[in-house]
Amino acid sequence: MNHQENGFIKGRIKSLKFAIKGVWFLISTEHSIMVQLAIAVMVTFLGWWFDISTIEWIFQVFAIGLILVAESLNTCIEKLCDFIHIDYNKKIGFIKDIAAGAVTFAAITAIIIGLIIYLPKIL
Ligand SMILES: Nc1ncnc2c1ncn2[C@@H]1O[C@H](COP(=O)(O)OP(=O)(O)OP(=O)(O)O)[C@@H](O)[C@H]1O
Repeated sequence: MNHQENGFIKGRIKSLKFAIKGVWFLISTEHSIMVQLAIAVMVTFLGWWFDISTIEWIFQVFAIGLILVAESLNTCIEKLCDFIHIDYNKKIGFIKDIAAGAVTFAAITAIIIGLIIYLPKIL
């Protein structure tokens, strides 16, 4: 392995460590992420209980991932807004509302997926 390749791998490992630090920060301090993770555990239990198919598992895992990604990015935007402008500001409020709107889109998608999977099994 040459010097350049060695530097590339070290750089990737360092980035991965920062990313894991970010995940730990989110799950240990952010209540919205904790709630979403608790819901993820519950629907995973539901999936096992109702013995859902492989394709249903794929959609369920995708929906959980979508929510967690949207919620994490929303948190990131909120932190950035608070860092830039902690006092009340109409534009900051608007930016935060849009970020929350993105989470709502993800949540609606996840709810529809959940209804498609579980409604026929319950009714
Ligand atoms: N600096 C601000 N200026 C104007 N409006 C704000 C400001 N901060 C928050 N808001 C308004 O309050 C809403 C909630 O913002 P906040 O940052 O408290 O998010 P949150 O969803 O309650 O976050 P969390 O519960 O994850 O801490 C925003 O969507 C926005 O409408």
